Amino acid sequence: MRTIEYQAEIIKELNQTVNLIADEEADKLVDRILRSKKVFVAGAGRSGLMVRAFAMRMMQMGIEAYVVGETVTPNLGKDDLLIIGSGSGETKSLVPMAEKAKSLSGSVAIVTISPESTIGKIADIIVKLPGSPKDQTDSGYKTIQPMGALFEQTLLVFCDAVILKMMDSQKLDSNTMFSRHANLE
Ligand SMILES: O=P(O)(O)OC[C@H]1O[C@](O)(CO)[C@@H](O)[C@@H]1O
Repeated sequence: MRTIEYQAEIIKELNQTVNLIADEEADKLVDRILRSKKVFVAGAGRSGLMVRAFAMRMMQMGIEAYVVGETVTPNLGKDDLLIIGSGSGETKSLVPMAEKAKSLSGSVAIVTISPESTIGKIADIIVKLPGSPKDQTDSGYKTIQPMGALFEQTLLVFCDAVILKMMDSQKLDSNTMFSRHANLE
């Protein structure tokens, strides 16, 4: 297959995910983000890269958003939200993080393929995305892509959709957000 045919196949796979995401779950996440004082994101590997991109856009909206583990990331408190992006919901470094956020009376949201996972059971808000986890052995979901790639792409597109929804409700546009874009780069 040619490279662009693979690209077309990826877009087809992504297109099929759209109708498999529950709008009510997305709305709960939007509502909780907008009611939170601080919003933290966490994820491992490529899943982590996607939620980092989400944190950047939230910051540009004026939301106090942080990436867990960064040098200047502050403490999580009771009015705060931790959003975890994890296909499996079982990634070892993320489970104690979710437990700690709960023990500090914060809220936990997970965007995942596996609501019944360990982190899914801890979370207050679950958004289930379709896709195949990084270990595809027992996955019923068909994708030509390796490991969690389809989930990771869906996560990025879903997060961008959440941003658009929040921009709409906060009456923000690209120009107002651009004023918060990094200018020391
Ligand atoms: O999304 P999960 O299940 O937490 O897994 C994250 C891991 O999967 C990968 O994204 C690979 O598919 C890795 O980069 C990372 O280590």
